Amino acid sequence: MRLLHTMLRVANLEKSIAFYTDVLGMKLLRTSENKEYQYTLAFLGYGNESENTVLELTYNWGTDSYDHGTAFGHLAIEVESVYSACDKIATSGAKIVRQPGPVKGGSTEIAFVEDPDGYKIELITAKSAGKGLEG
Ligand SMILES: C[C@@H](O)C(=O)SC[C@H](NC(=O)CC[C@H](N)C(=O)O)C(=O)NCC(=O)O
Ligand code: NI
Repeated sequence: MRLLHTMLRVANLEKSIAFYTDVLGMKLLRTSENKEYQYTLAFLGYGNESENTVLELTYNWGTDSYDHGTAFGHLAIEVESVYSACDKIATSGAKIVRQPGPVKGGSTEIAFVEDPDGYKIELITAKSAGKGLEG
């Protein structure tokens, strides 16, 4: 078994695709429409689906907002440097909700940004990824 994708429902598919490709460097891998059930899917990631876990964005036609509740945490993406990634993200106008720096109580370098729907994306510096909180 392997983890195939994480699905997020989004309010504006074009805006979300632009964010994940232009700002976070993903590739748009494929899209599909379900006319009968009135939704469109977009799959994005850093490599093909046969070898990478990817993101599935779901747009329900005519649905332009969701109640996200309090349960969803974040997606995490490994970057070369959270500092340079946040510099680039800041110039794109995307929202950085936690400035880059060591995680509280540890040394793993993290930052948090929000996607167009307000889903949180954690950025983790590669060299520190997987070192755990105490790393
Ligand atoms: C392709 C695969 O990864 C899917 O996730 S498609 C599954 C399908 N998705 C939807 O219906 C999305 C729209 C829906 N209104 C929603 O917001 O979740 C699905 O869940 N089908 C249900 C089924 O029983 O087939
Ligand atoms: Ni799915």
